[in-house]
Amino acid sequence: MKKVFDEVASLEKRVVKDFFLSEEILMEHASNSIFNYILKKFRKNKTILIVCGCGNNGADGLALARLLHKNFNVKIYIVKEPKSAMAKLQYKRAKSLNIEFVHNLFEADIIVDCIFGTGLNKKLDENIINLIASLNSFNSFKIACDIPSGIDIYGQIINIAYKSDITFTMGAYKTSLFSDTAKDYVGDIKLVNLGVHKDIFQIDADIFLLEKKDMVLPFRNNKNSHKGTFGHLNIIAGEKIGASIISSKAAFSFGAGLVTIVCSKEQNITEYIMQSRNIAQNCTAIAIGMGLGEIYDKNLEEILELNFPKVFDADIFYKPLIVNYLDENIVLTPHPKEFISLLKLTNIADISIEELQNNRFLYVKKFCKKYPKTTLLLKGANVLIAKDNKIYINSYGTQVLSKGGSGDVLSGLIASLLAQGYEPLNATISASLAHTLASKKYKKNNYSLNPNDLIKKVKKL
Ligand SMILES: NC(=O)C1=CN([C@@H]2O[C@H](COP(=O)(O)OP(=O)(O)OC[C@H]3O[C@@H](n4cnc5c(N)ncnc54)[C@H](OP(=O)(O)O)[C@@H]3O)[C@@H](O)[C@H]2O)[C@@H](O)CC1
Ligand SMILES: [K+]
Repeated sequence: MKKVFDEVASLEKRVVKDFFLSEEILMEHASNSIFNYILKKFRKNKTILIVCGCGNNGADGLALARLLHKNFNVKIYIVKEPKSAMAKLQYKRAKSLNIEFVHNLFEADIIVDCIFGTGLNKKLDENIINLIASLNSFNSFKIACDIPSGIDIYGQIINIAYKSDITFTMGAYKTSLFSDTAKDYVGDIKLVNLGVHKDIFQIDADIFLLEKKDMVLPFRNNKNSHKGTFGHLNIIAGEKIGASIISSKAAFSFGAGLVTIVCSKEQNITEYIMQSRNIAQNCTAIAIGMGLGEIYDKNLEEILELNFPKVFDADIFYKPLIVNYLDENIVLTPHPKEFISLLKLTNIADISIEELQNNRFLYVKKFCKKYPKTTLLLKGANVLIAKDNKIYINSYGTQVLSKGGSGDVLSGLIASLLAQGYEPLNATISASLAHTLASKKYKKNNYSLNPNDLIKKVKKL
């Protein structure tokens, strides 16, 4: 996993102060990384339009123009006259090399957005809104320097933002790039080294970006085993039995030795999934909430009192009773609407979905502060997993998963690993990665994936 920071300016200041680097060295590395990428990826006859603002993001662009000049057909468009010292210096250098400055935007082969970086500090005016809209309308390959212009340090878009194919983030990953809103604007994200190794540039972090290698699949080492070796998951069925069936299939496919659906009357379900009216004696984990609907508090309380690891999903986030059971045994998997109910039940906040979606990291942190031992997975375009005041981002999800039943597969996968003895945070991280990475293997299109397709792909990970 990689470290992620709310802000990077203090890290930049630190390397200048402690390791005697300079702003100019950092900037040279920033522009060089984009230069090398363009040099490798594109033929020399391409036109490149570099759109520069007045701060150091613009200065990065002017330095990039100097590097690209003569290799490519480079034009600079100045949005606002250079204001920062580095922007003035880089401007002077670009002018002295006779690089062409243009006064009209055009559909170049490649556009590099260097209008605003981390210094965006107010609303965009009409001119800049129109300018970004024009850039977005072009069919060019779009690069963003540090962050697509228009996205602020909280990952929010006040008016409009540049839609890039690739974003070069300078020095460290920033949380702003991983808001759900930013997901459709950042494109691929590439981390740029600013002159010292990232382990030196970056200090300790409490937010992390998950990678494929963080997924630990339940491979078996010992041949001398039996079905009981791999746990017995009990899924509490509710009014809508379909959700439990999907979860049970996902759990079985992900390695649980036994899976039972606990239901009040016999159901027509897959033969390898067991059914029972009661929780099994040898139960090792419980999943509850999916398709739950109405349930008597007393029945719910009896289940919550059992001392097994549990996944709480869906309808259970509307039951006030759960607040008394949010301990280290519990994994919560709410979507935003369910999470705002949970925030209200726990007296943390009474907010709208919009407020939550604009500040996902903030509210996950607040929840974590009150319940540090519980594992939380907040669903979204970028999934946030949290425990012990640390947040893990799973950014592999796409619109392919925006279908009924996807969430039931996820809760089944997590519960399966819990049943097999994984610690709750590890179970949640590995299951969430399996869920999203499996969905990426579905290549037919991005609209037709169903839970069975997803489970098939999980089996092939
Ligand atoms: N520090 C380092 O060592 C390194 C930094 N690097 C680079 O520097 C970037 C940060 O540079 P930065 O701090 O100069 O901010 P930046 O984003 O260029 O813009 C600030 C200017 O824009 C203006 N402005 C803001 N909002 C506005 C609006 N809505 N509408 C109109 N104007 C607006 C704002 O106005 P002012 O506040 O002055 O009124 C100010 O003049 C960073 O993202 C990275 O690319 C790399 O080279 C690596 C080394
Ligand atoms: K930018």
